[in-house]
Amino acid sequence: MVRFVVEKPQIMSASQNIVVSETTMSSIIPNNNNNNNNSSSQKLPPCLISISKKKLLKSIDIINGGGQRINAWVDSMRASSPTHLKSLPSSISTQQQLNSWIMQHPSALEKFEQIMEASRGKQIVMFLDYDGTLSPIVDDPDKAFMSSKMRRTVKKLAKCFPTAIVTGRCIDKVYNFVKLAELYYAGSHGMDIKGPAKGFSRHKRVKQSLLYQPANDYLPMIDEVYRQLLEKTKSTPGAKVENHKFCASVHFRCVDEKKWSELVLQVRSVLKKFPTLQLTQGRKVFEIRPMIEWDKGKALEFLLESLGFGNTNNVFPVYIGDDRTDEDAFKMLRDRGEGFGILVSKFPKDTDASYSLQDPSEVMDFLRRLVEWKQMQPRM
Ligand SMILES: O=P(O)(O)OC[C@H]1O[C@H](O[C@H]2O[C@H](CO)[C@@H](O)[C@H](O)[C@H]2O)[C@H](O)[C@@H](O)[C@@H]1O
Repeated sequence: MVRFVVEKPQIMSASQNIVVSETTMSSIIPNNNNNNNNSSSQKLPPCLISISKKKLLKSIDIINGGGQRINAWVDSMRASSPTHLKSLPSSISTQQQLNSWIMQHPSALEKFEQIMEASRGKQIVMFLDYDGTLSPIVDDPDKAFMSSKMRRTVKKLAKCFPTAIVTGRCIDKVYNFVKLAELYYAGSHGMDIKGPAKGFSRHKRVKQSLLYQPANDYLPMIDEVYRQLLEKTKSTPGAKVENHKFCASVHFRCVDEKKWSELVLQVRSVLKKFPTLQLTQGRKVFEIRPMIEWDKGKALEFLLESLGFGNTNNVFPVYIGDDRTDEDAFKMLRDRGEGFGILVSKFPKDTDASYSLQDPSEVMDFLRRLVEWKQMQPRM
């Protein structure tokens, strides 16, 4: 996953922090030991270096102005949701390379039997991303509806296997689209985890009213950054800011490419004031979230533990997702050596997923086959 930590200038090594002598400046670049300090009167711990205001301003100029860095951002924005093979960097645009990528990440539909064989004797647990996985990508995030057929399929799936939606959206928004009370939900990139609604849980091992919110302290900060981002980007036509409770998004899918660098500057100028937030990039969207050790991979692990599969090797988790933030979950599965990830993409992408599906309609076919397969299994 491409991860930009905007407030740390590249000229520094990752382990260094800058402490400056003005409060306003120290809020721009974090001192992780004490983010709100007025450091002029403080003795610096040995791991910190001090820097003159002049030097600091130069660093900030590099972050802000450096045309090259802005160009790198714009390139990365362009690559964040390719629509044609030819829009990919030339190094991966040839048919030959596409073929070789498919060899490495074969279609989960074509390899269905092989996958089922690997799951033999284990409990399958399903993890599904929402946008681009259960619903097609559309220009307006408020209109990313999932089809009734897909909803029926997911409903049947949840009767067969414990099933969770893992999404960058907040739970309320994704629930308005999915409308299935029997599912587990991990919203805000996994920072808001809820079990099935009361009376809908099929899994006796999970304690009732499962709820986990590791970024609770950030609620007021997210509200504030959302408000400032809304205000700052309102001059950029097409920009859309969303509040997802524990994180926020700034969409640029409908922003004219000529305005992208302007949008980058606007977003960064707001984020400089929030050193404990980080910026990652999804499909034509900037995602702003707390800088905590938590992501979709951690959420997957937490849910497996809550389901009673923490210390067992008889579980077979399957995670289906299309975006960069889903890579944390793919990697988690690789590291655990359990189950596998399926990347939803028509284009070759660097991924830790083992298999691929082209689009949400293929995802639906795969889920249907899983349901049919389960219904054919002898009852234990
Ligand atoms: O983790 P996800 O469920 O994939 O959520 C990630 C982002 O999804 C939404 O944006 C994406 O879908 C939109 C509707 O199709 C599309 O317009 C946008 O370009 C995509 O990035 C959601 O609106 C974002 O807030 C999430 O961060």
